[in-house]
Amino acid sequence: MELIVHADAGLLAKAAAARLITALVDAQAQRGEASLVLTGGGIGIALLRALRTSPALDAVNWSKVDVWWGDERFVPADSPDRNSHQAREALLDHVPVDEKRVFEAGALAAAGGSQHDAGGYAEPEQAAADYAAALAARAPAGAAVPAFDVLLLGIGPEGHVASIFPHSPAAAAAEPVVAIRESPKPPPNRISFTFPTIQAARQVWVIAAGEEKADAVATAVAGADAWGLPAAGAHGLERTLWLVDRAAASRAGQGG
Ligand SMILES: O=C(O)[C@H](O)[C@@H](O)[C@H](O)[C@H](O)COP(=O)(O)O
Repeated sequence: MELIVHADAGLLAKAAAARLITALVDAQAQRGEASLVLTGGGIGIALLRALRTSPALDAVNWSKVDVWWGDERFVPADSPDRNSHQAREALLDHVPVDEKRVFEAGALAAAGGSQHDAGGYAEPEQAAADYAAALAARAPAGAAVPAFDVLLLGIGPEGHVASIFPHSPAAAAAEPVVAIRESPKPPPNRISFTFPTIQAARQVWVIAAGEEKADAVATAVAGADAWGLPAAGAHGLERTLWLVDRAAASRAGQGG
């Protein structure tokens, strides 16, 4: 685990964007393609916006990047609350991604159901099962999920990552993707990767800005139990980075 502290949220977003470009370029140099898992949340979307204006943006072959989401809000496809909607607006609509490689989790079918809802789901459990099937279809032989190159995670003030909330069944789940109901953070219904899926990534980067994240950051980097503090279970096969601003880092190293 490496803790990397930037002066403020703006610089954090820019530095993480630069780092992400390098990681994707490296992955494509080695394997010809890359896979990236996005997060929602303020700083996660700020990172994508910073990426979009980065001078080295075109160093990445965007048509050879698989894009996934570590969690998604189970709301209608056109809802601005969807993490994927926000990511498209911030970045994906502005780079030449291959839509066949952009894997959104299923959306809630709009009330009444109509021809506009093609592909919408009535229940988050169905959307979660289909997302798991999409992961399996892109996984190497014998694995349930791909070996993502970089998996990004935001963190909540109480230590949630993706939509794995403290002391919730998702924190102990063995299946790759779960449906969340009654999430403490709105909206209540969500779809989330679980720890086995997160931990299959080569690199996991937790990104956090703001003083309200300082306790969770301090406790997680000191090594906590992931059941009570899901962020402590965020680690990658090769590298785990905590990319934070000074405010979020302000209590780290003070005994958690
Ligand atoms: O769907 C979501 O709400 C996010 O994916 C969530 O996990 C987020 O990343 C954290 O809650 C941090 O969010 P902020 O950066 O907005 O505090």
